[in-house]
Amino acid sequence: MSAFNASPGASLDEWRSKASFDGGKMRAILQGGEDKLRLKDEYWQIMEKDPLFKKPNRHLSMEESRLLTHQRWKKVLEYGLPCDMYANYEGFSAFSDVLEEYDKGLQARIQLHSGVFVGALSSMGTERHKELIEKANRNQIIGCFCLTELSHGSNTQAIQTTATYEKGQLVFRSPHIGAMKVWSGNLAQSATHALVFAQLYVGGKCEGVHGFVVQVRDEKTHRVLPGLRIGDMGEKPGHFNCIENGWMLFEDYRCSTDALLNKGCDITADGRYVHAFKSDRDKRSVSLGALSMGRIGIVGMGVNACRAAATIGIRYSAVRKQFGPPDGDELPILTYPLQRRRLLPILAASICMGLFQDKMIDLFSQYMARLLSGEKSDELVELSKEVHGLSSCTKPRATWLGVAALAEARAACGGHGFLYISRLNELRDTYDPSQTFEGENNILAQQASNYLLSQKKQGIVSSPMGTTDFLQTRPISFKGWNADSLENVIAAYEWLLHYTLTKTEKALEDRKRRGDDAFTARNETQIDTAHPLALAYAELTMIKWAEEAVKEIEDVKCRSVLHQVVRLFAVSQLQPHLTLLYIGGYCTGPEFGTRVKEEQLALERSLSPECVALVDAIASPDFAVASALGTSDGRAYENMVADFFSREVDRAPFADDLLRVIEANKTKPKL
Ligand SMILES: Cc1cc2nc3c(=O)[nH]c(=O)nc-3n(C[C@H](O)[C@H](O)[C@H](O)COP(=O)(O)OP(=O)(O)OC[C@H]3O[C@@H](n4cnc5c(N)ncnc54)[C@H](O)[C@@H]3O)c2cc1C
Repeated sequence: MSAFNASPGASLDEWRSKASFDGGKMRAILQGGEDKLRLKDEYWQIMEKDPLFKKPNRHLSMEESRLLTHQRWKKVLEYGLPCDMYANYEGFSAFSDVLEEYDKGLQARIQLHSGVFVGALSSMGTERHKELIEKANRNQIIGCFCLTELSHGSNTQAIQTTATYEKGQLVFRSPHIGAMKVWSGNLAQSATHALVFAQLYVGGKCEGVHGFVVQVRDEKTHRVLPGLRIGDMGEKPGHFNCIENGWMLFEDYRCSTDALLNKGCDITADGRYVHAFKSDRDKRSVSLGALSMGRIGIVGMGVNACRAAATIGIRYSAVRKQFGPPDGDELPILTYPLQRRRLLPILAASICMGLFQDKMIDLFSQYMARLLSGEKSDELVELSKEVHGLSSCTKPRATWLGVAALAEARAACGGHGFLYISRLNELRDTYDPSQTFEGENNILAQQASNYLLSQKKQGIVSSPMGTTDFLQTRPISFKGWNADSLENVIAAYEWLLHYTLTKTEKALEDRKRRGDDAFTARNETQIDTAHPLALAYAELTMIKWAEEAVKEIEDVKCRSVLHQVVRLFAVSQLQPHLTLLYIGGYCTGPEFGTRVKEEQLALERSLSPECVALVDAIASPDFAVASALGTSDGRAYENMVADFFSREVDRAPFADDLLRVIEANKTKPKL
């Protein structure tokens, strides 16, 4: 047995000893500050002690995973863990992070109710909906969000469900199967109430898409109410299998006009539609801003996907050895530049996007407070547009990076990465739909470029959060490499933003001059310029905000390492834009491209001794990561073997039948 105790892997502690910074200080910085970290650790400990939160080492059936999620949700309520954003914002924010890192399915189960349903009710409803919000906050009702329909997802303004004002009531109808509400999480089995979007008809006139809150199940029997049909959408990969995504049909479902979420609009007692906004555009932009909340949260999914990929990929690569110099020992695969190229940019992305998101959430909370107070200033309208524009490109950027990171980490872990117990494929499946929900990524990116185009057209060169201030700068092409690589990257991005913005604007004008309508012109100008414009806007803002956050760090050693991390994120994000920078004439000759590539290689080399300790600072506890390859003790081999030993096989359950076939084959004549 003693030979079994000798680990074939390298030591994670040896890697840790190479780091130049204090791990505790770094962890507090990267986990949202000491106060938030204290709360997170408190919640982690509660969950870790409870066997219900131990993750099974096998795929669960849909029924099993739903039951487990339901039981875990009940436990969360029993423990009084903070799910009400407005009652305890700090606790809610820390617990949301914990849930997000622990299990996306459980997080979605809770967030769809507490965040999306209650959030939309609070921002779009009024005094009339206060009692319902209080009930929701006490979990006396369970909410879901029904916007998407069978035949309309991205084109939300074209949804077909109707809510018609008839004899003092609202009557909901699904005029055809295309109008069936689909994908609504929590709807199929748990929800008692739904936030429904429908075309409002008053006096025979369509007033456009409005939000409504409707009861869908009886509060005592939990049966579906008359006038509604509800069902399940079936199996899905990853943690979302535990979410009951449902469908719903309205068959003359009647309810009171109180269902209308009437912030800024209403139906009067004598049956007239009224609204108080200066213009339809302003009305839309305020409600759009409120709906940005989900998208900003989803940036966090990209962050967590990158964190999980970096944690599992880097810890395993630090332990796993293959090959070595002719006369020496085998080396940990993390020492190979090719392997570092796969994983260190992911680590840098997780850290920088995390720092960006911390600031975004802070600013968004201030924005929401102003929105909820009923403010209707011009500046708030501008801020709504900026929040919408920025969340519309950072959500795609973060989620694309996150899903790609998990696929890369899986391959970077070789064959063992493919085991269920590595969790990497399950995580990839889990984060996969983040590219689609709360706005499909390609569609959202268009909204970000539209925002920038409209700012430029109106001559607005600065914005409330400062993200469009690059419009004040004069684009200057590359004149020579500065000592600080970040200055080079920022200058290149600012040039690229001007270039892609001007190109898109010109391409649109050219197309319109040649007779294209606005719709066609917009579609035909997406690929080469508008899409990179949106991505560059997201990346530059992430880089700048991450650098600003790092500059404020007091601890010199942590700050110094994180400065390098921001630079690695910056150069690795810029690399895919090199072609456009050369095509557009920002640079000619090899210098710029070569320096960007050299800089990335050098940063990956210098961050190599820091990376295991950096992973410790961002990683969730072992019971939450639950990856045999990614535990903090570096015992990847022992973890795998423990799982293999639990599956020792003597005789197959189908052995009798197998023997019968073998016997029969023995007596079969040769062909
Ligand atoms: C796991 C999961 C959970 C969900 N939860 C909810 C929920 O709780 N409530 C809810 O209401 N919805 C929910 N959704 C639905 C989700 O919001 C929609 O799937 C999403 O908005 C995209 O819509 P769609 O699926 O209809 O895609 P489509 O709009 O049909 O898009 C399909 C493809 O066409 C492309 N495309 C469409 N138009 C254009 C164009 N003009 N230019 C270029 N490309 C275009 C898109 O980019 C995309 O690649 C959920 C979805 C998933 C997967």
